[in-house]
Amino acid sequence: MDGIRFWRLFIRSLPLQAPVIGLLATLCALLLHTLAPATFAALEWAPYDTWLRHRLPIQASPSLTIIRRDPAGDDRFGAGPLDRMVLATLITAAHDAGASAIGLDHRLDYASPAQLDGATSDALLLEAMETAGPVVFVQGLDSTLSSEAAIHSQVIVATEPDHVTRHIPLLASVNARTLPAFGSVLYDLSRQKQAPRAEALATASAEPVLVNLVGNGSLDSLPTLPLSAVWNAVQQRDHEALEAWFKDKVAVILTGGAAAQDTWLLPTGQPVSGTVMHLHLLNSLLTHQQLHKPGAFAPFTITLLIASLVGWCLLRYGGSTGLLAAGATISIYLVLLIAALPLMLLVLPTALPLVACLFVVMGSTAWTHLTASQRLVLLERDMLRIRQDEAAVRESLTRHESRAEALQEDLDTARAAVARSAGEQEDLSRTTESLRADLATVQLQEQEARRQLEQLERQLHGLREAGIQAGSLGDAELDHLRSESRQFGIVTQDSALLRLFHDVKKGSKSPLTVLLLGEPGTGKELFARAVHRLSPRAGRTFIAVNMAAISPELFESELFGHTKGSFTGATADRRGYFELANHGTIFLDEIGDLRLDHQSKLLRVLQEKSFYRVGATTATTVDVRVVAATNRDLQRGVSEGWFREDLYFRLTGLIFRLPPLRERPGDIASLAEAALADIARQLGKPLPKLSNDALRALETHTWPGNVRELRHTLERAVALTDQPIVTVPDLYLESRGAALEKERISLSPDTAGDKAVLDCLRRQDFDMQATAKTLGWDRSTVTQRLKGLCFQALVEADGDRSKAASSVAGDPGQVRTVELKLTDYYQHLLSVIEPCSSPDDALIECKRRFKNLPDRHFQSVETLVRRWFAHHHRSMPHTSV
Ligand SMILES: Nc1ncnc2c1ncn2[C@@H]1O[C@H](COP(=O)(O)OP(=O)(O)OP(=O)(O)O)[C@@H](O)[C@H]1O
Repeated sequence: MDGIRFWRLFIRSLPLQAPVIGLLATLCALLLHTLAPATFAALEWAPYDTWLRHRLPIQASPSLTIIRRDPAGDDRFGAGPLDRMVLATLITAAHDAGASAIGLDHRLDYASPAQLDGATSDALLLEAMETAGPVVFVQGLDSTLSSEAAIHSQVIVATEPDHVTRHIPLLASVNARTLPAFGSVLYDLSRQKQAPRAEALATASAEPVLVNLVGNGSLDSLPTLPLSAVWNAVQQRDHEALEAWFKDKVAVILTGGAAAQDTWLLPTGQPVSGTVMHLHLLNSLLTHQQLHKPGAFAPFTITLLIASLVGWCLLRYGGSTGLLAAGATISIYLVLLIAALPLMLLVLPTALPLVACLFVVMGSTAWTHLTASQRLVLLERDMLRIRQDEAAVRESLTRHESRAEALQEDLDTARAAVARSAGEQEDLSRTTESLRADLATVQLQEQEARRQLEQLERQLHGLREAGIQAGSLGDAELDHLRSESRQFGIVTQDSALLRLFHDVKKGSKSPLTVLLLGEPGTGKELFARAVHRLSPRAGRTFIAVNMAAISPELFESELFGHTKGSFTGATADRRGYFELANHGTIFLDEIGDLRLDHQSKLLRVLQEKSFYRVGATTATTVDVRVVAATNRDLQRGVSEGWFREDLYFRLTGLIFRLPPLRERPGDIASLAEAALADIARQLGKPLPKLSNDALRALETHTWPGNVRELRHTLERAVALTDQPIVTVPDLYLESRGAALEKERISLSPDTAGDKAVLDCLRRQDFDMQATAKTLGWDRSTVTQRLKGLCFQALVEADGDRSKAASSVAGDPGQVRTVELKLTDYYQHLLSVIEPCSSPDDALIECKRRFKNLPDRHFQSVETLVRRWFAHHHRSMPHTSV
């Protein structure tokens, strides 16, 4: 149960769905990362690589001096390994000249051979190290020349799965010992001028660092000195030159030793040795140009955040707007990512977020598809709840309104009666004021309910627009749908209606019950037939039943059939509509007009798929697809109690709301054209044309009867004209505004008949204010007329309030409102007559109190008064009149 509740909450809540979709997409992207690491690496580093290749070159550090071997030096010392005596001389010279740190790509794990002065040169090197130390060497832990003054380091680089080298591990394990990076240890030395402890470095950073390259990353991009030049300066004791080269600088002596053999490919396409990579690292440290990456969990967190945001955009806005919003989010991130490189030297993750976003797009589309119908049902429930709240608010509003009106009346009478004391009057007006305040509060509540309702409707509309089939349809698909819908007699250019047809096509394949909602003449039956023809039941029967047209007595017999002799007139067994539609589709039109007792019978068939023919003792089972339609607001019916909630939910397997013609004026031209062709064919007349003005008039007319009314207008025009062109006068259109104006002018309170006032009240849903406005009367005049009508109906219904209310309301949807008003009017009447001792006294009092009630209605008041006294007498025999 909790699971279901959570699921409902989840499916309703975007802030919950978006992170879950984001998380799943991130996990999928991570999985893909492990499956295709090379592709990921190429994508991940694309912005960084491109930036390295195309940015303005960065400066090499003036605090770095690199001595490299040159041909002149090789002529002098030979091209092979250098005599350690030479290295010792260079180290001493650099140290004497004030070098802040000295490093060599030289290994100490072998003893000098005899041809390179053997032990003598080794001893000289050791001595130089002791004097200048510490000196950084590469690897060679089991060094033959062990010295406290030697720091062992590594020139290892890390290679990505795309075989490009971008990182250097600051610590790496060599022969089971953790060694610091050559570049970083030299930098630390230069800063501290003392040997950093390896342990301290081990905790300092285990993450490989990204290297910022000078130029293309080759050795030539860094400042180097030829070995021969330095040697000459040493020999000539050129202290000035030596100080210029080494004072407060990091001196690196490249011996071309063992570390220089392996080469690695840089993002710039340049192959380099590990030592050169480490020199670029050293340079970026010295120039404070090192690159940063967010922490280990940052790619995951950033990806989750962006994927969730993109998911939210897609789910919130849906369709092309959602895609645009998602695209904008991704673009903003890309701009940030690109700007972060030069501005902050920060490398943000690329591949994971982008791939996750791709998964989010696919995932949200699938999610929207899978849950659209469920979300619709939940939204319907939400709307229903809101409607119920609204009904409650409306009810209390009606109560307060009537009460306030009654009090106003009492107040008027009280004012007129001199006998009344001033205190009472004050009391009365205080009550009225407080009721007015209540009324204002209730009206505010109603406004709020309406706002919520509108919001939900907008959500629902948005969901339908973009959600059901997720995303907009392309022009080609719309064209295809346009011609396909024509085959079902549906003429439309409107993309919303075409999308709806698209959904109907999809929904038709399922066995779900379909509910078609829409104003009269919007094509509900047309769509119901399309549902049948598009379904797997197309070859079977389609039975259309107008529920409003079936007489209540024959309801069961018509729908479920009867057996011979089950009632008078049942001369033979007869199959009902449900049986006739077996294996096919039954279309229950005007389902909103079904009486409550018939609703329960229908519900049973929908639930059990079986029924009893009238007079039968065994049940008949059928397999029928139900399509229902109504132009009434069933949700309101549920909240007001005239439509069963369980039946409502049975019917709402799939709901389609057909838009009225006023929401798609673009359809009028093509509908008119199709209707004219049809009418001309039926009447055997040549095809008439519409004048431009006539078309404009049709397009600006409000069509309460929608397509049916449009068709009738054209039928009448074609029948009455012999001209090949239909003009504006042929259409006999009357604008709605003009009709209302006419009504307003013709209805004055003195002359207007009750029927006309009642019609207007019904049209305005018994909203006194709106009716008064339409009629141009004041509100209390309308109230008096309704009061009179209610009293009259009460008399005719023999005091049965429900019956009286339903005869005044006309529309079952208004019965509740009328009943509330009627009850109030009657209660008020009773409060007037109860203190009176005789009917005649009561009538005199009523005359005084209801002086604005039309005279003809006073007869009803009299009847009610006399009936009440008659009843009162019978039930209270001791009271004498
Ligand atoms: N999109 C459309 N294209 C062509 N004709 C249409 C369209 N919509 C409605 N019509 C025509 O309008 C008329 C009324 O349509 P239909 O009976 O399907 O409406 P309805 O919504 O079921 O009306 P009601 O609620 O009054 O039963 C029919 O003649 C139908 O062919």
